[in-house]
Amino acid sequence: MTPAARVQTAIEILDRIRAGEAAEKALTSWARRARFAGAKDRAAIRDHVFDALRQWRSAAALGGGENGRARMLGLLRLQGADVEALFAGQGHGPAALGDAERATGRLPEGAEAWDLPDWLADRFAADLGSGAEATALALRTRAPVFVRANLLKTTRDAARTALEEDGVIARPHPLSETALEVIKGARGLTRTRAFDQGLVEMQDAASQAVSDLVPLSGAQRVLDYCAGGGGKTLALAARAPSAKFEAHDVDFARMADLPERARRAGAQVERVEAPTGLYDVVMADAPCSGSGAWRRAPEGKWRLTPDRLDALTAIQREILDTCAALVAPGGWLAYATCSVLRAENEAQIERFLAAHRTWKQGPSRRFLPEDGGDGFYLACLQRGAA
Ligand SMILES: C[S@@+](CC[C@H](N)C(=O)[O-])C[C@H]1O[C@@H](n2cnc3c(N)ncnc32)[C@H](O)[C@@H]1O
Repeated sequence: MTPAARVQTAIEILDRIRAGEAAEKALTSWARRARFAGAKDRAAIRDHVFDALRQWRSAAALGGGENGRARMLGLLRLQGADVEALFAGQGHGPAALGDAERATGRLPEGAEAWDLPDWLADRFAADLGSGAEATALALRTRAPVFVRANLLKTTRDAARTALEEDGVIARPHPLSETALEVIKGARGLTRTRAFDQGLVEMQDAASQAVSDLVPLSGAQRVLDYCAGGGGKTLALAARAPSAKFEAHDVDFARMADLPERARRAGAQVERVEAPTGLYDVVMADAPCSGSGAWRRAPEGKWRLTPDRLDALTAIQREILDTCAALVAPGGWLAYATCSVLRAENEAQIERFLAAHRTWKQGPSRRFLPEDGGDGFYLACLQRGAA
């Protein structure tokens, strides 16, 4: 496909997304019909679509309209591309630009320039103060690719060398002693020996840093209560090989890949439908708005509503209270979200501590996307000894 044909395809996919279709579904259904498209075409179109979703409002302002064509025009202007060459009416590319389109478009202002809905821009300003703009702007960019060196099997340096043998270049990242940022060859990562043999796992650097802070020393029984695909479970298991790890999720099917991932990583993890007894450490990586990870999943910015956020905070409260009852005296509850919003983070912990007077707050930290990894929040809470 020519660069212009890729742009036209992105325009059509953006129109489907605008009509309500999920981005992944719109991309997959196009890819199924487009047998002629090669891997590079698919990757380039995906990049256009996700860039446009990250910069949805500013692209519309600069392109002078709300539809896919205007947004791609605005996005390409933002990126400094040669729009006359791409919108030239050639082959399968977009129709040639008209004079009105050439004249249209303006610089985005306020919440448009932050690429957030108005209500969320207000929340960012209230919750993040003078840092709000930097966080909003960081969320408009592509996320780096990170892996975690699996200390059960290797060191960070050896993992880096193994990746390099297969053409994947990575460098240490300061957020965690296990984090490697992939700077070349990311698309081939899962075909490397390092991945196949479990020397590395895909995991965001801040997610690794969160796992590093969970107090595990002396822990015998550890429960990951919201395990999902098991990213946190495996990172914790690599730090405490002698502890017994159990993984739970309200949706058991979400843990479908966990046994295979654990086998590759050389970790022992048991999946449990219903946690029983008391644990030394309970990790609650709660469902959240995902606002810290909107570089990876930018649709979330536009789909989140105040009502949905309220529903999420209610679920988080319930999870915190359920998990508290599973922690042994003197043990820890590690509450995490990949959100930067106060309602899901600090406000939850303030409420919890007010309601659970014998608990104390231990290691806690907020990570922001401008630190390099996703935005995350962690609060470790210790139950009073019996
Ligand atoms: C942020 S994701 C977990 C990501 C995972 N820990 C990782 O690091 O890969 C949150 C998970 O919580 C699960 N969940 C949602 N509500 C829950 C509940 N009430 N109890 C337990 N798990 C829940 C979801 O199914 C989802 O898999």
